Amino acid sequence: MQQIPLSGRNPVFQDTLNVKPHLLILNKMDLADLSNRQRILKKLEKVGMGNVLFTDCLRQRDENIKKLLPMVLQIIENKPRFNREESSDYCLMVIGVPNVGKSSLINSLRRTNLKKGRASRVGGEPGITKAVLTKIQVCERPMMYLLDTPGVLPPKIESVETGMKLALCGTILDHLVGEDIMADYLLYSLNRLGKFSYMEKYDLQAPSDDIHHVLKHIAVKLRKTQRVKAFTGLGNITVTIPNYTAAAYDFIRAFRKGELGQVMLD
Ligand SMILES: Nc1nc2c(ncn2[C@@H]2O[C@H](COP(=O)(O)OP(=O)(O)OP(=O)(O)O)[C@@H](O)[C@H]2O)c(=O)[nH]1
Repeated sequence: MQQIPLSGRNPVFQDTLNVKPHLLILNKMDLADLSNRQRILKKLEKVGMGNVLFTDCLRQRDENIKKLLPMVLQIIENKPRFNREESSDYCLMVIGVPNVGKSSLINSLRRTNLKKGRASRVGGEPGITKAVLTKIQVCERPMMYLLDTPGVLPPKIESVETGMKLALCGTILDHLVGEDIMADYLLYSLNRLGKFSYMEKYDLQAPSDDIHHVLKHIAVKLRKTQRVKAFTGLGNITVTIPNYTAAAYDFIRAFRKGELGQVMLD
């Protein structure tokens, strides 16, 4: 995934599948700040990832999607085909962490190469694809098929920070991490990177590193408030307070939609 090209990789895939020719696709490039693309490419090359392609599956005519199958063919042809020399068709597999756009990629390839419609289910939450599906055709000459697979996270997440980045990019269900903690990490990251579009979006006068202040502002602006009972010595009264969870939810969604600017978390 583009915003986390390093943290978003599951290294177990590379270790176990290294014998097979493979290509690293960094999807959602529309959401990423690619001004330092060379730094990322160099880091990936150091860990053996020389074949990298940036894609945007939401764009109708993404030039890089068109390059994908010729690139795959070239990579395959440069490696011996082991026991499959006699077969002329190709079966590829799309693997990656949840919610990176694996199913979207398959649909984009079909749209671009075969002018055919969706074949794999897409959704905004991790865990949409639940089993390895049947082969989906993505090219006619040569005959190429793709297998969509459920997203898989590494068995052990390297650090809390990597975990927060994975959560922000929607690879883990939000409630398992907690929207309030994720919002706090998002604000910290935006400030660290000097990405202050959140001020304009939520009418803040100045950048802030106080998540409560920012969430209160978001809640009031979006009218996300809730009435709760307060017990006082003089009887019960009802007060209106900001709905911090709803505000955090909106803040995280805005980031995922690219409304807070293009960001590179790694
Ligand atoms: N901005 C942006 N969003 C994308 C892109 N590709 C996919 N998405 C969105 O990302 C979400 C997840 O896409 P899927 O194709 O379901 O992802 P997946 O990797 O198959 O997900 P799992 O089945 O959960 O592993 C959907 O809301 C897509 O619309 C992209 O290039 N840019």
